[in-house]
Amino acid sequence: MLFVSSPGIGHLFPLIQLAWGFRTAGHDVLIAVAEHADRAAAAGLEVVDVAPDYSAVKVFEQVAKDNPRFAETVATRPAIDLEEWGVQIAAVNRPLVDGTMALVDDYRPDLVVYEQGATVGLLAADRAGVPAVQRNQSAWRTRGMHRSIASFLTDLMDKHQVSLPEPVATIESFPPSLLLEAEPEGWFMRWVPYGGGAVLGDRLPPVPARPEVAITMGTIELQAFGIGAVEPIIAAAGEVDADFVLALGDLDISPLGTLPRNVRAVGWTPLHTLLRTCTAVVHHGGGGTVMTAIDAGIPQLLAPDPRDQFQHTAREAVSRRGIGLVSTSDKVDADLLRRLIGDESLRTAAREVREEMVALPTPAETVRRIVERISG
Ligand SMILES: Cc1cn([C@H]2C[C@H](O)[C@@H](COP(=O)(O)OP(=O)(O)O)O2)c(=O)[nH]c1=O
Repeated sequence: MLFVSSPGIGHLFPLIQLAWGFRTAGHDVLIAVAEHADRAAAAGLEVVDVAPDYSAVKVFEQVAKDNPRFAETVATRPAIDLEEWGVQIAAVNRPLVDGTMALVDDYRPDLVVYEQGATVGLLAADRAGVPAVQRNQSAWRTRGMHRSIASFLTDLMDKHQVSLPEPVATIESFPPSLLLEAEPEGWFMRWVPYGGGAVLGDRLPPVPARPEVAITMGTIELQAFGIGAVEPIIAAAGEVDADFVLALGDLDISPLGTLPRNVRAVGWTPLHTLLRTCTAVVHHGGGGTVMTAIDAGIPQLLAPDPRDQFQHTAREAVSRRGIGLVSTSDKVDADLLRRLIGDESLRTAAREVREEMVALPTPAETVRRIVERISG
């Protein structure tokens, strides 16, 4: 089984439980990714780095430089229709194509599982002549996205003699009520959080004496837009009668200077571990973080950098289902944070969606279903 991910931790992690689902069912599993190969290996899986030296931030910068019209128009609007973003997502996929095709020829998979943004996974399935299964991200609808991306990759598709197949199944990330009026693209699956392993100390972290709120901005937001986006959130936190835990992963937080007394910083921590003792979470809107907050049954405030258009669909879902608040990082103030902590209706709705989500088929059940589909 070949798992193909775009180079992003937020893209890779939603594949890990499925990959282990196949492993524990006795299948061979190989991950194709770039930039974050070590993260996939740390999940106990075998990995091939299909594009050494890849840098997502550099790819985004190059796209903006080469396509000023795109940068000034499409890239300034909410990314609702991903077809429009073909030029950027194709640029993310392009460096992966040669390495992934070579890997397919060496490995000869029976199935390719790819995450929604990795069109290269569809090309891999075509090259191998095997079925493909798509893992969706956030609430995004695929529509003509892969066709749009493929239209920027025709040279590579000719070179490797591949065309664009359709997946035999798609697995949603968000539960039904968070898709609002949108049609599901395939099967629903319970979100089982994965954030890496961690040593928690010599005993379980104590339950905090007063409300603790996590502030986390995913794994690419601040890297792409700059750490400044989190500054207004930290300043607002300093005025609130609660404790805050700043979880920015491996990012160097020294540019933030001294933090308010009620804000403590932690390095990379599996998010579900952190949220277990949190009252609420403030974050950028990434699909994995939305779902991990739902798994914790706590309210969330989605406050991305105002330039980040990719979190629009998650913001719509969270606010319309009533499980959280939405803003942008520059507009977060103490009152908004107090509402996030104190509004019981958000907490009730968050628990309802948690109930809905945990009742969905597990990754293990989903793997069985996939195997049935491709064998039948
Ligand atoms: C920063 C950080 C992220 N994470 C996880 C939470 C999510 O599953 C994932 C981030 O994915 P996601 O929320 O989809 O956002 P993005 O793609 O913008 O990074 O990383 C941790 O487990 N610990 C951390 O310290």
